[in-house]
Amino acid sequence: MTQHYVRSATGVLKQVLLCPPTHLDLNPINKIAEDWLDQGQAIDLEKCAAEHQQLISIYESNGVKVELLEATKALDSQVFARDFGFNLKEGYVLGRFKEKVRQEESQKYAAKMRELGVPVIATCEEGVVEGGDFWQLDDKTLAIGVLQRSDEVGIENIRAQLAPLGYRVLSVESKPEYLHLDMIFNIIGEKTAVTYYEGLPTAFQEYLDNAGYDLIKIEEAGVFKHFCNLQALGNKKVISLATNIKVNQALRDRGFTVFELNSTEILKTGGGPHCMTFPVKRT
Ligand SMILES: NC(=[NH2+])NCCC[C@H](N)C(=O)O
Repeated sequence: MTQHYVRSATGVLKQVLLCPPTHLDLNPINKIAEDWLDQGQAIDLEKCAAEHQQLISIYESNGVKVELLEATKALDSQVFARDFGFNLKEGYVLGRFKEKVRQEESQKYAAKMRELGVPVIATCEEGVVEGGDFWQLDDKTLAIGVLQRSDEVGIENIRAQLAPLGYRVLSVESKPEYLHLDMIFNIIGEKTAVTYYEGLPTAFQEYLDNAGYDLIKIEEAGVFKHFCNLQALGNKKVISLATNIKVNQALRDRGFTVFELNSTEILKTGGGPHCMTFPVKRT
């Protein structure tokens, strides 16, 4: 039987790769972290560790196997496991980080993926592509955001490598200050997404409307509070921030079970639960 890794954005999540926030630090490489640094903030690593532990507990209590990458000292954004690439049913795509401070993460995560036995099916060799920009829209349609971290050269490079497998890759352009596509758009269930709709380009808005998506819309200020940065567990279960009150209610109204993560400290560095999670297996 052929082994399948991640078949869709919304199937049942079975296994994830995370990295503890042991060496997390504020680094002015995104707007959120810059704003906190401007206010003279520092990071409380004990709080970060507790928040990450809660994330692990939510996964484990939902039957999701958690794999941990050991944190490397010089890598202050490594907790955001999402960003080194993305996983498909055939294996994973190794992206290419834009920021120099994150580039060494690639080899650490690639080594862990080898250990987990997940094959690499494409590697970004020119331009840049980060996993936070990636979404699988359907069996053969993928989207990659062009905001601050991925560019058209990188997307074209990946597009050419995935075409033989039958995938088409859409580019979704938005403002660099939103950082990654997963900060303004997040698929949380079958044809259901949370989004800052006005931040999406018209062509992608039309794509979602024509495909019949039920969209839970947030305001622009919510982007920087990680209100779009949820993590779907499958079966109408989702991890969201405890502070994401309106979205959580909208989800419950639609029959979703919401697991609330009490995170505020890790968020200061610019990422939420979706950014912290690399799906290894999803049915
Ligand atoms: N998928 C995401 N949105 N990741 C957020 C990454 C945040 C990280 N500090 C960076 O700027 O690179």
